[in-house]
Amino acid sequence: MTMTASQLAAKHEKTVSAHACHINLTAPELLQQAISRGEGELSKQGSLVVNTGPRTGRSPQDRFIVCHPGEAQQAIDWSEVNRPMEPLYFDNLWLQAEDYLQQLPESYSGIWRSGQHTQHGLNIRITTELAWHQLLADHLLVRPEIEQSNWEMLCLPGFVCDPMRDHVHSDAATIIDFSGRRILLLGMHYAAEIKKAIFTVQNYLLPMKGVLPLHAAASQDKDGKVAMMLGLSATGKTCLISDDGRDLIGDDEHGWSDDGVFNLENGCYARCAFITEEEQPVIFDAIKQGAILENAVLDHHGEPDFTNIRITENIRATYPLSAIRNRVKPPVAGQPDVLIFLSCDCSGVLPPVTRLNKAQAAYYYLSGYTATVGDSEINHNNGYTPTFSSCFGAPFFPRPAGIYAEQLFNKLESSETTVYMVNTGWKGGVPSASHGGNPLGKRYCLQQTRTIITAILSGELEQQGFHSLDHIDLQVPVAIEGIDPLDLDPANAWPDKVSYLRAAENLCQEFKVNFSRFEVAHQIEDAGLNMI
Ligand SMILES: Nc1ncnc2c1ncn2[C@@H]1O[C@H](COP(=O)(O)OP(=O)(O)OP(=O)(O)O)[C@@H](O)[C@H]1O
Ligand SMILES: O=C([O-])CC(=O)C(=O)O
Ligand SMILES: [Mn+2]
Repeated sequence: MTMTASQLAAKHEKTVSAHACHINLTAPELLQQAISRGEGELSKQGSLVVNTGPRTGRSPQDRFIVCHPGEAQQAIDWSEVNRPMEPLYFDNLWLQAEDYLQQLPESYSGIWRSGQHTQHGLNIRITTELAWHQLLADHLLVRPEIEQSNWEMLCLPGFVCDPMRDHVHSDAATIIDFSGRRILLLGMHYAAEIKKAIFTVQNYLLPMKGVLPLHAAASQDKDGKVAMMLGLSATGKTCLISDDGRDLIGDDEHGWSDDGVFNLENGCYARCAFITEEEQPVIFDAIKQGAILENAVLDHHGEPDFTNIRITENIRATYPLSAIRNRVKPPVAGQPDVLIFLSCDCSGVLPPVTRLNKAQAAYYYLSGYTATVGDSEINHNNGYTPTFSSCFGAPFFPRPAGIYAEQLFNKLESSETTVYMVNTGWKGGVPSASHGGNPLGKRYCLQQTRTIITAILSGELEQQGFHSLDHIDLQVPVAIEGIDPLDLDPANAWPDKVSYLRAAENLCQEFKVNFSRFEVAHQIEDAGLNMI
């Protein structure tokens, strides 16, 4: 049986003598510790299977940013996902957390680096209650040559917050103090909280160094051409970038500097519900000895059963980049040639692929239209909820979205980068009858999306050329080999054009309402989604 942090703490309560902090253990040592402490169990292939308790996705509503009076006030886009916390409350919690840590029999600590760029890295000391969280840091981050850090993270999943006492919203909280350079994770087992908290810090710091951080995957072809895919959770970054014909740079977080693209991490964090070797061989092969499997269920042979979503559909595998055969070493590359925005459209309105000019790119990036899918955030059901998540990652971008969009626009202005938007969501209607009485549609199948991506990356699309649709002002390719030309116009997939046009009008209206909160140049506003 695998145990959560509080069960482990209860087990050790009577035996506490002195606290031992294990520093800089190797990955095999951490794996061994996790097993011997009962934090998880080994699958037949030697992956560590752990259970994250009731939180099997991120908890954006429990995320706070310390608000120092007078400081950084305008720098933060205070919102539902960037909630202010008073410094006094944070200091109190930090002290309590340190006390809690000292009461534990053991903890794990190491210095890790986010950012595979010589000048834009961030060194952070991460101290964890659980050995597997430290192992996760080992998979996802770099061991720096110089063991110095000016950031600190305490990750204590067994600590139970008291909303009255601690001025938080529940029994758990993620709190980031940009000025004090500290991150506190309390009551959180689900590991994306660790990686996304560090990403948030980089997203705060990098724009001030002229580096645009992107919630994106990246890869390079054999000629050195670089592609990036931007998208909110579960829109397809990890599975579409994992392609044996290209060299992987990274699957989730990158910086775009004047020198080019660099990974902020050193490993991948892949969804694996329903994954098969035939459909996703690269990810499947990477889940081997030492990988961490969150909330997977083992069958009676000890093999992970990825069809078993008894715990959650958000089953995750964490593995280092070194588990991937074809990759760029180190994960750094030149300027991106192509950006692909992945939008999981559950209105069935957007074409499978469209080419965006620079102003449109800024518009769609700011809008971040897609769906919240599955349960990568708690309190979401397993369904699909349309959402506008600016920068394709609103919960991780603490500054006002315009800061990032302006940088993107400037980078596009001064580069040859081409931008496309690919719909990895629905065609011909909506995912379920509950979506406003529209007909039921079908999700674009992975194979079809892969064919489109391949055509973009090979340059086929540019050669074929584009034409305008006659209903919404987007440009679609004239032809793509392997795709029925009728499929390139989304209206054709609907039972009748009238219901398509009604859905399209609704979507245009939703874009307008959402966009009214941004103040941008007319050129960008005018590039929005409109009926013709
Ligand atoms: N047409 C499609 N394109 C992409 N993914 C699809 C498609 N149809 C179904 N899927 C499924 O959607 C999921 C996409 O998940 P993936 O892990 O690639 O997303 P992600 O963008 O990397 O998310 P996260 O940021 O949470 O890691 C996969 O489970 C994939 O099988
Ligand atoms: O945060 C998560 O749960 C996983 C992830 O990578 C994302 O959502 O973008
Ligand atoms: Mn991913």
